[in-house]
Amino acid sequence: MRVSFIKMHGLGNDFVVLDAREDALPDISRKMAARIADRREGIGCDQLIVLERSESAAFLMRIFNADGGEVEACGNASRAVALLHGEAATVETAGGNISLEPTAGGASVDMGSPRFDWDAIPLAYAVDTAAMPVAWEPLQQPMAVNIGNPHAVFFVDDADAIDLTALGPLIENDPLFPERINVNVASLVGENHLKLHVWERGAGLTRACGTGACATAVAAIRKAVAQSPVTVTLPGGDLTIEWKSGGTIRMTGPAAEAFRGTFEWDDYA
Ligand SMILES: N[C@H](CCC[C@H](N)C(=O)O)C(=O)O
Repeated sequence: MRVSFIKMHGLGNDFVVLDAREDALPDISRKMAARIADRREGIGCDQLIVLERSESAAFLMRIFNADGGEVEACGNASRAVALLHGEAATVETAGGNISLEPTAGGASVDMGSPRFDWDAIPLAYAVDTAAMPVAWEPLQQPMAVNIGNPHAVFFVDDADAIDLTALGPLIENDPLFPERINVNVASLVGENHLKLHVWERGAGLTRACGTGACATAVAAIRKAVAQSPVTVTLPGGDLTIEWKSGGTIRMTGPAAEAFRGTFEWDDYA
């Protein structure tokens, strides 16, 4: 069976998008998602995104990391899907409903409300999620935030100086995080302006992480080192994050379609 896909990205965080809203596809195994995402023998992407019919929203957006794991949220992909869909819509995800609004060259997405309780992150035991008493030197005292998916946010003097390739997998897979975790390392580089590098759960270092930018901006506002709206500069470019305590998070930024293609389903199943 030949299947069409759309290759898209948000600030270089890239996706293979399968639009199964009209014609349903057979279910996708973890192994198949990883094979599609493989940059050497597959099509190659950070996340595989599958759009399906939904009973409770305009459609369902399923998110598979490059390791094949299905997860709850993907900010950059939400903007790419908004661009593809072409009109405002409420979309179901495993992390809750989000609201998409296409803009010129990208989208603005309401990502819902952040959660801070230790068991909502989730963590393996109760700690103060505003400043967790843990360290992976030189990183220490992260804030934990759930944006539909789990994030640890570390603030340092110079985010560029941290060896995230070495530290990322250690933190991602630490037993403190029963569902693993996305690892964010940020520096304040100007008024309400953060620089951010992200080691993504199930995908590793990416050019950008939308939910990571949301988690980091929320953490900076909670720590009163920044005020909304916050500009987050990632290796792939800038996102604008708006949030006030008690409210939902709005993320605005670019998205783009790269190319379209087809593949033989059975080659990856
Ligand atoms: N690696 C993330 C999913 C993708 C998040 C990222 N690509 C984004 O734009 O938010 C996780 O396992 O929760």
